[in-house]
Amino acid sequence: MKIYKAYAKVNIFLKITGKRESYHEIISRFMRVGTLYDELSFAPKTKDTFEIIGDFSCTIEQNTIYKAYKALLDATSSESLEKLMQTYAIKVEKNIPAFAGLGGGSSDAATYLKMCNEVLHLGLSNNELAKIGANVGADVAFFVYGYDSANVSGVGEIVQEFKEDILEFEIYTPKVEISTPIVYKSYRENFYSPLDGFETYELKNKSSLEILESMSIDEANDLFKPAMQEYKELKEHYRAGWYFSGSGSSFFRVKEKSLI
Ligand SMILES: C[C@@](CO)(OP(=O)(O)O)[C@H](O)COP(=O)(O)OP(=O)(O)OC[C@H]1O[C@@H](n2ccc(N)nc2=O)[C@H](O)[C@@H]1O
Ligand SMILES: Nc1ncnc2c1ncn2[C@@H]1O[C@H](COP(=O)(O)OP(=O)(O)O)[C@@H](O)[C@H]1O
Repeated sequence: MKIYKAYAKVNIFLKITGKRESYHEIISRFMRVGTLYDELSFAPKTKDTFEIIGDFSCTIEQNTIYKAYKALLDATSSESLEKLMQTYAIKVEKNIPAFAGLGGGSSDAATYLKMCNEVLHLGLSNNELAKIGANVGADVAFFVYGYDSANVSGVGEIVQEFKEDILEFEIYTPKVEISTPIVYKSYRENFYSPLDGFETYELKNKSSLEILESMSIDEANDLFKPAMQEYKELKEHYRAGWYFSGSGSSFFRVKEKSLI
């Protein structure tokens, strides 16, 4: 069976620009990590219910793949989709660590939507798939479009491709289970200081390499300080010259060879 790759991402920078109800509006450069991906495929079923074969700590109902299935069914009422999932399980070779700020759950959801769109010939555009996936996770839209690098704004639904050289990363994910809502809440209560329009414009136009060479870890990511405040053990894992992805817990830096 065909294998579909669900890539990880890092946030080169992530700045808050305002609030939207219980969410935060952001401007962030997302870069796909070409060397780190989950592998998804359709596989023979071993039981009658919706089945995901893979190493997950969450229940089926909490799994982003199941949520994406529900969202796609809601949007299309497709009988062939129901039939497909009565016939096949989804097999996931999970390589992207969870609770890592690498977008693994969102990437799996986006890849699942694209797989179903392809095999069932649903004819949905990327814009339509991104809308369907928006309630599953804020990062789903980025993964639906499949860009190597993009400026992502709104609460994650606005994705604009950014053409630049792709970087290779070293990633270090400490075993600290970070909750995204807790980090955003701490930001809102203790660090809220939204970026203005001019600064946003400047950041959107700089290459990722320029950004990483000119900003410190806390300048580049507004969620770093709140994450450190809420999860004190992170301090033991921080090393100079590394950056922080999303709400954590992963640190990353550019591999020497992509700088040549
Ligand atoms: C921080 C980022 C940056 O890429 O990613 P991760 O670090 O999780 O990978 C995203 O903004 C996270 O995306 P995701 O993890 O999908 O968030 P969701 O499940 O949709 O939201 C979980 C909760 O986080 C808060 N949230 C999320 C996104 C956002 N722009 N503002 C928020 O305040 C909300 O309280 C929301 O209920
Ligand atoms: N397909 C999935 N892959 C990974 N985690 C998932 C998935 N579906 C649901 N989860 C749950 O989502 C949370 C972590 O999400 P994940 O996307 O891996 O982290 P992050 O948002 O930090 O990148 C955990 O509670 C995990 O159990």
